[in-house]
Parts: sequence; structure tokens; C-alpha cells
Amino acid sequence: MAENPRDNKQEDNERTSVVIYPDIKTNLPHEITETSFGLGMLLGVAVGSLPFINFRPFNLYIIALALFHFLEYYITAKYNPKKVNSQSFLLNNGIEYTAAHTIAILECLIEGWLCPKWKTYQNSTFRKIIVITGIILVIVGQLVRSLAMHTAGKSFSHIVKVEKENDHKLVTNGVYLIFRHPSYFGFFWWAIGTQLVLLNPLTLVAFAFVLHGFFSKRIAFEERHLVEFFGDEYIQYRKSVKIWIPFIKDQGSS
Ligand SMILES: C[S@@+](CC[C@H](N)C(=O)[O-])C[C@H]1O[C@@H](n2cnc3c(N)ncnc32)[C@H](O)[C@@H]1O
Repeated sequence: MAENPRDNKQEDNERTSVVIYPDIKTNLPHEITETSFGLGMLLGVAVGSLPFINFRPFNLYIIALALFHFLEYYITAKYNPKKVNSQSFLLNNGIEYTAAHTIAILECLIEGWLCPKWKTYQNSTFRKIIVITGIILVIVGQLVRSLAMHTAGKSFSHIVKVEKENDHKLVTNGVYLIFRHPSYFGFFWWAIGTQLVLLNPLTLVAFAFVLHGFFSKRIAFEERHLVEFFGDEYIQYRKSVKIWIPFIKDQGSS
């Protein structure tokens, strides 16, 4: 124990810093810097080339993608530092995720080349409405997901917990008052929004099917464990708050 009160304060700060700051072994500074730099570059190129590009929605899609992955890490690091690691960017989000975005980009490029009319929105009110709807969905989806991660804080984890941790509390406030799975709701509509922005009919349908299947299974699995962790408290919460992702079977209303 330090004798000088200033030394005590320093000791306290050091102890707190051990708790607050992310584990450097799983957050290698050079890796985090490289990934952040890459995402920043992508964002910069997409914003900077906006005035020179014919199909601007493509750049908006890249901006949305760069921001999404940056925010995944940033919000985890800020509000859930014990769980943050280099995977928190969610860039290695499974082969299906990488394939989905690669196919979406290919569809956009191929259609732009073979049927450029499909990607011309300036003189089509219908296509303008689709792009604007997409932009709104991307913004709303991102906002709801980021708010969910902020609100859940330490109770949020990118990997579904199958064993309860000591600091895992049931979250029912903020966006969790409106949506039972706000981060999934946000991700679902964000992803649908990106395909509307790209004016991609094929991947729009594919994204809707794949995401619906993915979240149906994930929510059922996650809720089984949440009932184990929080018992009747979660059952009551599940009865009172809806999921709001279309066609997902709601255990709460059955
Ligand atoms: C990727 S987060 C998703 C959270 C939530 N499903 C959502 O969409 O916002 C997954 C973790 O959140 C936890 N979780 C989900 N809903 C929760 C709640 N209402 N309160 C506390 N933890 C929750 C689960 O136990 C799981 O480990």
C-alpha cells in the first residue's frame, strides 16, 4: 500500500486500467492498426471517388461495409473491453459471409456491364426509391445494432454464450425494450439495405433467405441458453418483447 495519497491514486488507476483496457495479447497493436488503416483507406477511397463514379450506390455500399466493421471493433473495445480481440472487427465472419459479399459485388459489376440500364437510377423514380429505401435501412440497421452493443455492454458477445458468466446480466432496457434481439434486427435490415442500395435483385433474395435461416436457428439456440441463465425472468421478457425480423418463429408468442 503506498503511503502518499497520490501514489494510492496511481495504484488505483493501474488496477482499473488492468480491468478497463483490452488484453494486448489478443489485440496485437500492429494487427489492429493494420485492419483500422485498411478500413480507413477503403472508406477514404469510396468517399473520395464519389464525384467521379457513374454508379454511386456502389461507393455507398463500400462506405457502409467499412463503417460496419470499424464500429464492431470500436463499440466492443469501448463498452465491452474484456471481450474485445482482433476478431471483433467481424471480418472473418465465416466463409458464407465473405462469399455473400463477394457474390453481391460480382452481381453488381456483371449487371452493370451486361444490363447497364438496371443500374441507372438517375432517370428512374422506381430505382431511386429502391436506393433511398436501402440507404434508410442501412442507417437504421447500423444504428439499432450499435445501440444494442452499447446497451448490452458486458452482456454482449459476438459468440453466443452457452455458460453464464458472472457479469452477464439480463438486458431489458434501451433498444431491448423495443426489440428482443436488436443487434440481429439491425444486422438483418442493414444487410437487406446494402442489396437494395446495389440494386441487386438476385442477392437481395438470397440474402433474405440465408439471413432468415441463420437467425431462426441462432435465436432459438441463444434463447434456450438465456432461459437456462435467467429462468422465468427471460420467459416473461420473451413474452413481452417481439423480435421484429419477418417470418422468424417467435417462441415468446407460442
Ligand atoms: C451477438 S450477442 C446478441 C444479443 C442479442 N441477441 C441481440 O440481437 O441484441 C449474443 C449474446 O447476447 C446474449 N444475450 C442475448 N439477449 C440478451 C439479453 N436480453 N440480455 C443479456 N444477454 C443477452 C446471449 O446470451 C449471447 O451470448
